[in-house]
Amino acid sequence: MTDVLAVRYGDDWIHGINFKEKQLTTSPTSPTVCPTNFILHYAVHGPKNKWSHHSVTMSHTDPRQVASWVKTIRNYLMGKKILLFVNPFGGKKKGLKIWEKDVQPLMTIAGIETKMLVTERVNHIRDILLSTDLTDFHAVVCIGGDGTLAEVINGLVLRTSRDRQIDPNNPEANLPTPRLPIGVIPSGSTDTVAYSLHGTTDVQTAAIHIIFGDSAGLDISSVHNDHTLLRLYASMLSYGYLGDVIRDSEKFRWMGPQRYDYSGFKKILGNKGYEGEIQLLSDPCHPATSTRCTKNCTRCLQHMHNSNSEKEISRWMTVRGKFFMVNGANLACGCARSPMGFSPHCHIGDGCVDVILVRHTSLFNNIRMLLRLSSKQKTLDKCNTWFVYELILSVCLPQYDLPFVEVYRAREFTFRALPTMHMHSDREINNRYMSSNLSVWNCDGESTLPTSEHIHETSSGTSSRPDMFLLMASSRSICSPISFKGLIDDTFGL
Ligand SMILES: Nc1ncnc2c1ncn2[C@@H]1O[C@H](COP(=O)(O)OP(=O)(O)OP(=O)(O)O)[C@@H](O)[C@H]1O
Repeated sequence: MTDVLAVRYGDDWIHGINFKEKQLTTSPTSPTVCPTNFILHYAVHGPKNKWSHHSVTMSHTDPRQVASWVKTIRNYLMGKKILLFVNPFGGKKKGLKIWEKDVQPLMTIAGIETKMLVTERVNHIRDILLSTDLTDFHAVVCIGGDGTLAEVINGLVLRTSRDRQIDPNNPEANLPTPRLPIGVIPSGSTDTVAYSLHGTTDVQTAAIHIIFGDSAGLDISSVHNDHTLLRLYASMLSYGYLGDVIRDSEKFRWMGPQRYDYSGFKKILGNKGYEGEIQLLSDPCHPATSTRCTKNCTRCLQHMHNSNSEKEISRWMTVRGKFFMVNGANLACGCARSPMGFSPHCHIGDGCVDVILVRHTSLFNNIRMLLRLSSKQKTLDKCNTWFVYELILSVCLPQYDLPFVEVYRAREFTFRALPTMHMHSDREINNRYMSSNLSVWNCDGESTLPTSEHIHETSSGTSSRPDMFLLMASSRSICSPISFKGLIDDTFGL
C-alpha cells in the first residue's frame, strides 16, 4: 500500500491515461453503479534510485467487492492540493515541457489538485509566497534548479516569520519551520538538492516522492550581514573560485549548463587567491571521522531531539589565509556527475555545516587539477556540464589528506574578506591597501548576495548559521549511502 499512487474505477476516464488503458476497462454494467474492475496506479523502485509509474487492472465479478476495495484504498490516499511553480528559464529551459509531459499527467492520476504558476522573473516566487493565501495548500513544489528551490525556501520562511511576528534579521532569532513541506522536481543545471534528496535527478522519481508525501528534515542555513538577513540556503555557500565562476557564467547563460565548463576553465587560470578570515564554532565531530548520513540517521535524529546540549561542547576557532575558495556545505552536494558529492560526510539534519577551505595554491596545482578533470571527462559521454563539481571533487576526494584542503564541521561560521597587500618592489611593502582582490558569494548556485565589497566595507563579515530549523522536503530514499554510490538499491528496501 505504501507504494500506491491512486486507484480509479475501470470505466472512469481521467485525463492523461492513454487510450489503450481505457480499452482494458470494460464493465458489463453501468460504470457508476456497478463497476466490476478498477485500475491501481503504483510506483516501482528500480535501479539507480529511480521510481517509475505502473498500473494494473483488477477485476471481480462482485461489484460490491470492487467498490469496497476502492473505498478502502481511497481512504488511505488523502487528496492534496499543491502550489507548484515552474521556472521556464533555468537549466536547459525545459521546465514547462517537464510540467506538461511528466508532472501534470502524474498529478492528475494521483488526484492531486495543482495550482501551477510560471515564474516570470527573479524573486517572483518569493513575492508570490509573501502575498498569497496559503491556507488551502498542503505543499509547495517547484520545477527548477537549486536557485528556484532557494526562492521557495526563502519565500516560505519569510512568510512564516512575518505571520509569527519573528524578525528574520535578528541573527539570534530562531527562524520558524514553515507549516508546508517543500518539494523539488529538478530542471536546473546542477540540481544538487534534488540529487541529494532523491539520489537521482530523474523527474518522474521526484514527482512520485511528492505524491507519496514523505518528508525529511533538512538543515537550512541563514546568512546574515550585520543585522540583515541576506539569504537562506539549502546546499552550499561559496566564496572565491566558485563565486567567480557563478558571476562569470551568468553572462553565458545562453550556453546552458555548459557555461560552467567555460567559466570554470577561465577562472581557474586567472585565480590569484583571496585573503580572508574565517571564525567558526567548531563541532567536535570532524567530517573525516564522521559516519555517512543515512536514512534514519542517528546523528540527525539526535540533533532533532537534543540540539542545545551539543552547542556547549563546540568551540570557536579562527583560520586566516589566502584561499582558492571557502565553502559551507549543508548537504553532501552530490550531483549526477559527482555522486559522492562535494562534502560526502555532510549530514542533512544535524544542525552543522561542513566548512571546506581550499588554500591558494600554484597555477601548476590548479592545472594539475584541470588535467585530472580532463582525463575524467574523456570517460564521460556527451554530457560534460559538471565541470565545477567535478573540479571540486577532484580537489576534495582524496579529501582530508591534501595539504591545501582543510575541512571543519561547524555550527556557525563567519567570513571576513581581507584586502590584499601589494608589493611595490622586492623590498618594499606598501601598507596602503592598493586594491582588494575580492570575489562574490555563490549561494545555492546564484550570485544573489551583496558583493563582498559591501561586506568588506561594513567590515563585519558575513555569517552563516545552519541550525536555525529543519525544513521538510519530499523524499523517500533520502541519504541512503546506496543513493550516493549508485549501487543496487534494494539492499535497504527503500
Ligand atoms: N522567467 C524568468 N526569467 C528570468 N529568470 C528567472 C525566471 N524565472 C526564474 N528565474 C530565475 O532563474 C534563476 C535560475 O534558476 P535555477 O536555479 O532554477 O536554474 P539554474 O541556475 O540553471 O540551475 P542550478 O541552480 O541547479 O544550477 C533563479 O534564481 C530564478 O530567480
